[in-house]
Amino acid sequence: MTAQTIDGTAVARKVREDVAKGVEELVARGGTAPGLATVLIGDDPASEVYVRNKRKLSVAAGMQDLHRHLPGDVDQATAAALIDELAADPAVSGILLQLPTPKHLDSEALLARIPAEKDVDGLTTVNAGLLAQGRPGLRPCTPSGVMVLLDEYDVPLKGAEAVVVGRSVLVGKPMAQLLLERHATVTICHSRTRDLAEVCRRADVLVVAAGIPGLVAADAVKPGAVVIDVGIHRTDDGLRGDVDTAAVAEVAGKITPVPGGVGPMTIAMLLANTLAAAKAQQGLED
Ligand SMILES: Nc1nc(=O)c2c([nH]1)NC[C@@H]1CN(c3ccc(C(=O)N[C@@H](CCC(=O)O)C(=O)O)cc3)C=[N+]21
Repeated sequence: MTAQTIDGTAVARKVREDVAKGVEELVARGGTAPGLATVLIGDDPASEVYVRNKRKLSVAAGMQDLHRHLPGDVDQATAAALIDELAADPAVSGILLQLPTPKHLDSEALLARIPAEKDVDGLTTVNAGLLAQGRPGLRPCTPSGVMVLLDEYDVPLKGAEAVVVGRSVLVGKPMAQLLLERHATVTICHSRTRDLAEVCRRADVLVVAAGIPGLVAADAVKPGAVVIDVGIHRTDDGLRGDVDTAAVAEVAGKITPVPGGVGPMTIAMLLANTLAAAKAQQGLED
């Protein structure tokens, strides 16, 4: 028996089509097309690829591309001044500071300058706090995308055992909070968890966001479980995730591939957040 593949590419396309319709509606109602300011500092090749995709897909959804690029040796004050300029610019609906930033910069201090209502990555303390309290706000793109995939594939969450491997601010922590909001019983584990495979085997829904290639093997998966692989690693034989996909697919009920799983959803949810931010700023929420 082999698991059903969760097609993130197809679901992301559908989300982007809905966003494009939403942009058209916003403009038809007298609003302004959302503007997305991606901020790239330096020239890391992987970051350049991601940012190029975000820009291309935002334009395809009818948004304004307000991309800014700073040299890798820029000082903190200059980077901060750019964020402040974007924060004050009414054409900018959303600001995305591509991470990681060069080591000499304090990325947390830069993120802190992004107004919560333009924080389309959901990474500011205000938006993290709103999520922690279960209140509405802009939510991190990758975990939101995972929730859309789970819903799209009718994965029951109420009362289900969910295990999240990883506790990052970007994915693990908000993922656990989103699953809790949907009444799953959530366990968070990580690289220091004693007998990780044993904890993972409890999961009806297993979300792996540890950043360790091939961390989750077949012995960590309950037969029929839904396995979501958030990891993405460039290896000599192409992209792979945190899950040993071929082996786990023999045990799981449903599984996301890498590539073509969670990755495309991250960008789709960024566009959804940018539209929501623009509507809120323009007072044109539905
Ligand atoms: N402020 C910030 N926000 C982010 O959301 C953010 C970031 N910084 N820094 C880097 C990570 C990584 N990330 C991905 C986005 C799309 C794919 C994606 O589309 N992946 C494709 C493959 C694309 C490829 O070929 O690399 C897929 O999995 O099918 C992957 C990873 C967003 N990140």
